[in-house]
Amino acid sequence: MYGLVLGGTASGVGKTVAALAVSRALSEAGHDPVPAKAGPDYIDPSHHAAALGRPSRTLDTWMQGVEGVRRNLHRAAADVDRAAPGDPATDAVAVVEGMMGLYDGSATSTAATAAALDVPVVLVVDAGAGMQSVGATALGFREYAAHADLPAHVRDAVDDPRVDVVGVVAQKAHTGRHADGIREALPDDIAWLGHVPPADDLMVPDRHLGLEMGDEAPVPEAAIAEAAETVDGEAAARAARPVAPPSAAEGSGRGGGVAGTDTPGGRGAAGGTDGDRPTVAVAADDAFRFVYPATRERLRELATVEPFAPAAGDDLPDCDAVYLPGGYPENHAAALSSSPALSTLADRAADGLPVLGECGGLMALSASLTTVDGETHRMAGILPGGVRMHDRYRALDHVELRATGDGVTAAAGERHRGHEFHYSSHALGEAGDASVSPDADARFAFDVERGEGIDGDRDGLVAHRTVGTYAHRHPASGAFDRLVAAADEYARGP
Ligand SMILES: NC(=O)CC[C@H](N)C(=O)O
Repeated sequence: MYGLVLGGTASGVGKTVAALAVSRALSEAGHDPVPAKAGPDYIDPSHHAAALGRPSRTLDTWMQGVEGVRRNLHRAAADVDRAAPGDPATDAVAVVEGMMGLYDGSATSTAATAAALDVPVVLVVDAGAGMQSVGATALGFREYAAHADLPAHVRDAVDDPRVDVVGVVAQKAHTGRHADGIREALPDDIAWLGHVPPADDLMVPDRHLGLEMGDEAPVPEAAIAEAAETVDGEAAARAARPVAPPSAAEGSGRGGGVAGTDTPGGRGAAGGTDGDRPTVAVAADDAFRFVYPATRERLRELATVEPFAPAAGDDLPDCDAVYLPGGYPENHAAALSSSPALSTLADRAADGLPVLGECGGLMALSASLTTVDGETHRMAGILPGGVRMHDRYRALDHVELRATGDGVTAAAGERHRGHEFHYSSHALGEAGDASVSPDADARFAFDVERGEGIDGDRDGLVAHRTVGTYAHRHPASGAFDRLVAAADEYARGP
């Protein structure tokens, strides 16, 4: 597989739209684009998936390691038809959208992702108010590579880590004199991949936490096609380089069992025939949306996955464990409050059903949710405490947790990595929570080594076999293997 990274000069320069336009231009030129996103984000990949009709891989070197991101991306080879793997004319081309500006980030960065994959960077520049200076910007970003401090986990794992800025996409440049002027002023060795003219249809609406999701507010098909008309798919294919293979060298990925996933070695959590596999119910609706493709894959490898839509009124299906991902429960608080799924879940949880809720999922498992307009809604009430929405971020960063041994998704002493991003806060003794006073001794599954967690020091409230974290853990942590192992144990009974 070939690949390139689209790195921004900053956040908000239009990388998502550039990624869609470059991918479309590659398709038009007869290539097979594979979408991916650097960093821990769930939202931008949902736009890639909506536009390209295939999952967009989340590549975070800090959460997955260099080997993990390589494996994850190479696994995507199974999603595409390739006429001749290894031939630059016909092989798939990964288009990896960066996060923030190219060099920004403390745990990892877009530059680190490019170095980990050994692919070049195409700079996305907001050219709305510039011309020759776009070339100067690209040159500056290229020169800075020599000064960039790549994270140690990348430097240690990559032989010759390099960040190569090889080309430019000019965002918000008008067709004609403006775009031509930018192209003519570029230094010879910075390739012109084209420009995206400003267009209202390309403005994806946003709300707290980022853009609206790709399946709620997809970029209109016609707008993507139009944006791609001024992007050169052949130039993009020429800029791409082969993606560094995972050292476990098992090629196209699927069918290799655990070695083919982007997760660590499995523990045979739920071996045996299909009939033996436990069932994991996964909430999937407008309230619960934040799931990595790698998590879906891992769960499907180990268990039977049963999706359900609590905010749409579904009851909890028959299952041996439940996963409530993050999302926007605050936008569906009334529906969730009267959802049969939450009351069934409360009964089953008390009976020992293993349940994992992450962020939005934690909110739904708590006693109450108070929205920004001050309305309090009852939630499942499995975990103590209530959640309150605010009008700005309460946490936004990578997290590292050390397991206390309580809760079913980690063994004592294990370190799990993930990220957190939310506007809500959780407090014991919040509205509707009669059971626990602020100083009651609640149980926690994790001490927080990096990040905020639930109270700054701890994450993962525990009751029965239910765990609720603010952290979203990547499956590379092993969290989902553990959840399935707990499901297996539950299915077998006492
Ligand atoms: N990451 C999430 O699941 C976010 C949950 C919720 N929307 C909040 O902002 O707090």
